Amino acid sequence: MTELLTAAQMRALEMAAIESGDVTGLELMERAGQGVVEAIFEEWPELMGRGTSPSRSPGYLEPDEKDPLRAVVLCGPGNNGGDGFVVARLLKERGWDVEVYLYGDAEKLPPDARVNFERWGKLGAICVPCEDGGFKYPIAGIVVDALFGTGLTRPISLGEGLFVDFNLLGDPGMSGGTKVVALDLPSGLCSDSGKTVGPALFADLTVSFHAQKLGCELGNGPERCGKTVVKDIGLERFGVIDHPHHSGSKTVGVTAHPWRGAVGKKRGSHKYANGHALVLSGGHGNTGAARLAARGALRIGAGLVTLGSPRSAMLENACNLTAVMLRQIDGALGLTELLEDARFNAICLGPGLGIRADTQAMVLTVLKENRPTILDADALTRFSAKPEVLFDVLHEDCVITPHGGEFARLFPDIAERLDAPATVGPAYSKVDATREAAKRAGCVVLFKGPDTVIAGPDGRCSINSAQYERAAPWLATAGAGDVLAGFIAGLMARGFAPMQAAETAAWLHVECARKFGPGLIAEDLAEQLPAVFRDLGL
Ligand SMILES: NC(=O)C1=CN([C@@H]2O[C@H](COP(=O)(O)OP(=O)(O)OC[C@H]3O[C@@H](n4cnc5c(N)ncnc54)[C@H](O)[C@@H]3O)[C@@H](O)[C@H]2O)[C@@H](O)CC1
Ligand SMILES: Nc1ncnc2c1ncn2[C@@H]1O[C@H](COP(=O)(O)OP(=O)(O)O)[C@@H](O)[C@H]1O
Ligand SMILES: [K+]
Repeated sequence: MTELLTAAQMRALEMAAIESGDVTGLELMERAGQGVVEAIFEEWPELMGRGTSPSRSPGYLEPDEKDPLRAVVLCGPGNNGGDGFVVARLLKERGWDVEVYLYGDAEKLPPDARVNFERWGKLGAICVPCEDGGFKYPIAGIVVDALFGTGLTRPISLGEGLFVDFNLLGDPGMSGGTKVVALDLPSGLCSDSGKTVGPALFADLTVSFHAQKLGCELGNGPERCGKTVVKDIGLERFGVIDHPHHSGSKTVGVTAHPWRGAVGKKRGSHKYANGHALVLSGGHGNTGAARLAARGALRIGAGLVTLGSPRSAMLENACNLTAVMLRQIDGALGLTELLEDARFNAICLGPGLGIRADTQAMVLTVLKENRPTILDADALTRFSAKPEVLFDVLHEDCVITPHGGEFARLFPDIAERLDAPATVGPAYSKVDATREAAKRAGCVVLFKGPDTVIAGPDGRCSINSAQYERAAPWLATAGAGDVLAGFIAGLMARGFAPMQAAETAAWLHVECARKFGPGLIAEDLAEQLPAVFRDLGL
């Protein structure tokens, strides 16, 4: 689990470090600038060692052998701008041709930024942006975005020319291969929500200090950040404010190999020791979703999986099942009878279940049992008219897995707040929304998407990111969510706690999609689990 921080948490860390006497703000700023220069050379090693005149131009610049490398550094009015002055100085010291623009009043710079403004002043000039905010768009090796970082509170209004020039940079024909490096965050991106607060810049590389900010993983973050790297600035000792897996934790983590140790089966265990998952099927013609979930539950290691089917769909299900067992269930009454068998220790309902009157009765019957339960799709939609009926009976051993539409049906007020365009920073985020929903529902909520957010009613929260190098756009295919529900059910049958099951399943789900790659359909997902498990060394 890698921690992600909000702007407020980052500021608290910085304050704690400075107050401890370990480090000064100026030192942190210097390390931030050094980290950026390091990251530039790591990302584009061809720039290393160039720049000291006379130098060769990089391949993507005009083929003038005498041109030194060029950087345009755009500095804003706060400490993000201060970091920019450090980068400008360090590149200049390497022989680069550096132009620095200040967007703001030098007299009002905060103290550390002011010191670095003056240090830069000994090496070069400060350029004044054009009247329209543009920076004259020179062909440059690197454009450094040091306008705003975690301090963004409102839309950037530095002139339209700024964004016009950036649009030109986005056009490969015009940019001459210029790369944009954002310091901490691309300017205009909200650190906490990943929403754009008004117009925002696009970066090729975003260098975050100490830890990634939440906004890099949520919402528009990934498309704006390009690639992200994190550079230490000496705050490691102050790094853990609270742990993502502690109850009530305020910190959010990105899951990485979550609970790996628990995924393998214990040697010598028999099938009943691995639990018995029950998945409920829809009626005739609506059975595929539940079978996808059932197969997912079996592949992820539930000892036994039974599909509970209405009479109308028995034949259809029987023709399509082998290792998954089949039982006829006639309505909520039949379900009550089946659940007299206490060995069904995890129940999955919703995929393909339909939204008839009986669906509500089935959900209520299952929830009365207080067994580990995962509700998805129709089991959620059925309660759109009166979500509180569902919230009243959900309990701590439940996981609900809404996609955006289902989330809006159950939590319309929260969804409205989340979907509203951000006008101030930090803005309300998917993390805030999922935490609020989990608290209201009284169970774990897994809010799907490339930035899947998983929150518990106690405030624990993590993001399962299928972005950057973990991008898995092939998961946007019918039935992928049904398989995820089955994965969660299978893990809960094996004894995983709801939060642990949701995080592990979501992580494995993305791994399966990545393993298969383009062309993936939902049927392929569970079939990748053996290879994914092998890669984990299980
Ligand atoms: N917190 C830390 O530990 C460190 C922070 N550093 C840098 O400091 C940055 C945060 O600095 P600041 O808090 O000064 O904030 P920023 O530099 O991000 O923003 C500057 C100030 O501009 C004002 N502002 C906000 N939105 C505006 C807008 N749209 N138009 C005009 N003015 C606006 C705000 O008052 C804000 O404080 C970080 O992103 C990072 O780059 C680094 O120096 C290293 C250490
Ligand atoms: N672009 C994407 N990148 C990564 N994961 C995605 C993307 N789109 C959807 N997913 C994931 O795929 C699954 C789709 O689930 P869902 O919307 O319920 O579909 P269905 O109901 O058809 O099964 C979710 O786990 C979601 O997080
Ligand atoms: K920035």
